[in-house]
Amino acid sequence: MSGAAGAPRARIVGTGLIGTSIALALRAAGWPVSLEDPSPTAAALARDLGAGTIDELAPDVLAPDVVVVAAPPDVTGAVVATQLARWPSAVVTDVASVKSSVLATVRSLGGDLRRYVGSHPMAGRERSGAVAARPDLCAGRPWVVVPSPESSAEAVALVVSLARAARGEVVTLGPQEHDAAVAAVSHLPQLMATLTAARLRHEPDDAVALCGQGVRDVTRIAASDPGLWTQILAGNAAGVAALLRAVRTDLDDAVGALEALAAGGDAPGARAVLARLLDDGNHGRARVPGKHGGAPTPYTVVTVVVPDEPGALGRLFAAMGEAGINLEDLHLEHAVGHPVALAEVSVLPGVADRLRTHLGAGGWTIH
Ligand SMILES: NC(=O)C1=CN([C@@H]2O[C@H](COP(=O)(O)OP(=O)(O)OC[C@H]3O[C@@H](n4cnc5c(N)ncnc54)[C@H](O)[C@@H]3O)[C@@H](O)[C@H]2O)C=CC1
Ligand SMILES: O=C(O)C(=O)Cc1ccc(O)cc1
Repeated sequence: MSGAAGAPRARIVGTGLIGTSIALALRAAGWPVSLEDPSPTAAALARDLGAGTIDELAPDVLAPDVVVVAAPPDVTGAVVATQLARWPSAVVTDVASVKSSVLATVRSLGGDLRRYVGSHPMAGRERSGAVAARPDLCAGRPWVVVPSPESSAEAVALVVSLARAARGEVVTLGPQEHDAAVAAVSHLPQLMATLTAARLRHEPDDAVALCGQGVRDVTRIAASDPGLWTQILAGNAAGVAALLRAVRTDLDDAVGALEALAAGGDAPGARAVLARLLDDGNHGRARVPGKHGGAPTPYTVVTVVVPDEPGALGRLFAAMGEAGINLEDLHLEHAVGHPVALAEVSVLPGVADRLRTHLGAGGWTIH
């Protein structure tokens, strides 16, 4: 059964951050969307945000073509099995951050695996719930489609069109390949951010006041929900543990080199160890894709002093617009005890000099 314009009818089960974001994107693409959540408040909030309808009165009319389970990872397999049984003609997908353990649960519960295709939009935020949802959350981000050996071609095609309707960039992987990849690009980074941020707990206020953009970048995802992440790490335990063991080897090398230097004397070899670790980091960082998953784009950062007053940032953007220069990225630094902010404006390298000249002529202070 399809919506009025022929778009498939989707049902979102779990209307938190990811479920509601997908629902909003599908609505924007013209898909009819119904909503379900064991928390009536969560479902009503998603409905009030325009994510779809809540209607249990006529399930035959509302039978979905595709069900998206966006529930916490530890219940996802069981919810997928329930939805497969409840909607015998629907394809069911889920968006949990781990895939092998979900498939194993659906299999053990006897779910119809021909109609189940796992998926994982590689997009999210460090906040939970529908209130943090965004219709463009998945736009331009990888969306991993994870068929099982039993998944039918029709089921895979429907999940691919759902991911594309939500503006994701489809990548197809097997469950083990997926879990190994996200251990490295998502789960280990989450743990390292968490461990780094945890070191700040007992620092004096004066020390924490010195935090700059580096520590903000490295710790942003340390604000993520501990309940969700305990489930994600537990669901990918072997892969994450193997990577952490490799990190422990590097940590031991760094500690050894630093202790040798701290002991005084020449500490032969210690600097080479540190340099090797830092160089390895440069090489790893160089592999991180840029915006929209393309090759990393080397932007030039122009630092502009902006008065800390209403409208100042708007004037800066207008000045860039006059010069016909696109803003690629922006970081704001607030200097402690000063009524100004530093706007770190990223632009394409070819226009950076022109931007400096234009802003300088307009009275802006550039660093
Ligand atoms: N947070 C993130 O950045 C990302 C999360 N994911 C995955 O998306 C899924 C949902 O995560 P979020 O939206 O962040 O969590 P959330 O906490 O914002 O939302 C989860 C929703 O599931 C509902 N729920 C709880 N038990 C349920 C059940 N038995 N059946 C149906 N719904 C149930 C909750 O009431 C809540 O509304 C998780 O499996 C997570 O691994 C995937 C990509 C990114
Ligand atoms: O906030 C970010 O940068 C993320 O990468 C969020 C995220 C969290 C969990 C996932 O399974 C996928 C993506």
